[in-house]
Amino acid sequence: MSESSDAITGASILLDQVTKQYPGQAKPAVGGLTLEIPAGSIVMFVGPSGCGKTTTLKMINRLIEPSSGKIVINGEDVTKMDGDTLRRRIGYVIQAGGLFPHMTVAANIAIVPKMLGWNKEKISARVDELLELVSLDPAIYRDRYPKELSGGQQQRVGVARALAADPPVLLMDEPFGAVDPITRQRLQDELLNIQAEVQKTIVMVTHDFDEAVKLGNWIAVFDEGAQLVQYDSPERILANPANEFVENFIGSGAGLKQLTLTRVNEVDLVDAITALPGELASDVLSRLQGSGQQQAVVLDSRRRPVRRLSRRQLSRLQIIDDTVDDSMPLVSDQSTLNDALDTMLVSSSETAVVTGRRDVFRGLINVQTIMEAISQANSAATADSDAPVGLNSGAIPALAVENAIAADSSGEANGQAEPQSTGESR
Ligand SMILES: Nc1ncnc2c1ncn2[C@@H]1O[C@H](COP(=O)(O)OP(=O)(O)OP(=O)(O)O)[C@@H](O)[C@H]1O
Repeated sequence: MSESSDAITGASILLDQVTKQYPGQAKPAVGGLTLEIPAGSIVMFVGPSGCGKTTTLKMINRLIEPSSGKIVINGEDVTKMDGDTLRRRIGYVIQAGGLFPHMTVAANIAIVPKMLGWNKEKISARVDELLELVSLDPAIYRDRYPKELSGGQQQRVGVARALAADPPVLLMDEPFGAVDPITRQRLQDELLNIQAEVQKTIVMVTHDFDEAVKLGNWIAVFDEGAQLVQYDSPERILANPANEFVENFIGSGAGLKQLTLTRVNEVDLVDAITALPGELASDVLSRLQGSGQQQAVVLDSRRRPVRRLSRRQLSRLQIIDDTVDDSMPLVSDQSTLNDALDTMLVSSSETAVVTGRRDVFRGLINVQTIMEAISQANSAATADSDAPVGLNSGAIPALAVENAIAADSSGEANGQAEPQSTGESR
């Protein structure tokens, strides 16, 4: 077993030709869907309202029973397993956390461990550990009631509760739908940090395509009847939408959405002429003229950028002073290209100054670099031939089942594997 597979505690999931026909409905809500969800990955379900996302999600933990087809988790067919036993092995998070209002935070988190018969000490230690994991101080929050928490805090407790018994699978139904955009962004970042630690298999329903791009290793785009229109990486869906339906769903600015996928430290920065306070402005100006650049970056004694000086400004100065310009466009090398572009737009500047650890100057990023990153992402995504196969063909379920079982029995986690998918629309 490789080192990376040791870290993955998530389980692979396979929906094998799954259908849900609600009584009295003319068409199935989910029609013949085959979907492989690799262990340790985050898979996002998106699609128009009523297309069957929630029905599909709830069939994984059998809150909704499939009319036909199989659910296979880590190679084990769980379609006929006792539903309550199954659900104790699968964490479930809904909008606003779904906490019991008359129970404290600790009691809410302890529900499944209690059902599993853990002793008090183990439960109490686990509650504290989970509160730390979701960035809530146990001393402050364990004895509070849900109404004494903000929406974002309730949602964090909901995630802690779902993770309580360390389930290999986490199902999340629009978990961040009820919070404001800033809290939402913070919760998304936290989920990514938590996932880096716990490496569960996470399946999430969302209405927000940007959320799908940000969080998903894979995105499943559904149409009515849970017909799978495209199942691929965010990069490839953005670069290569399968058809007009997906294009419309992505909405305008697919190129801009790609910018959330890349961080400033992943692109080539432009070197800059730097200057220190006390230097002769004429010396800096001659270096700048030789470089073909427009501005020099003034650093402080710890090499942190403090201002920029144009040729004209330099020509009026004798000595570089230590004036600080608070409005200089600054980005961290951890920022996304989207953040960098925002910073440039807000300051009406075609370049931003990039800092690394301890705010030390790293270089410049300009609009040109960002545009090149978009076209590189496009060609990289297009050139990659390992795309998931079999959209809506219904032709490969046997292969997908074999792969899922083979991967589990050999002990290999397939977090890096391409998901395979087919969906039949009725
Ligand atoms: N209990 C039920 N009985 C009958 N029909 C149902 C039931 N639950 C859902 N449906 C129907 O099945 C279809 C799929 O519903 P589902 O909730 O899975 O869609 P969804 O994609 O999650 O929608 P949304 O994005 O609006 O939450 C819809 O047409 C819905 O009306």
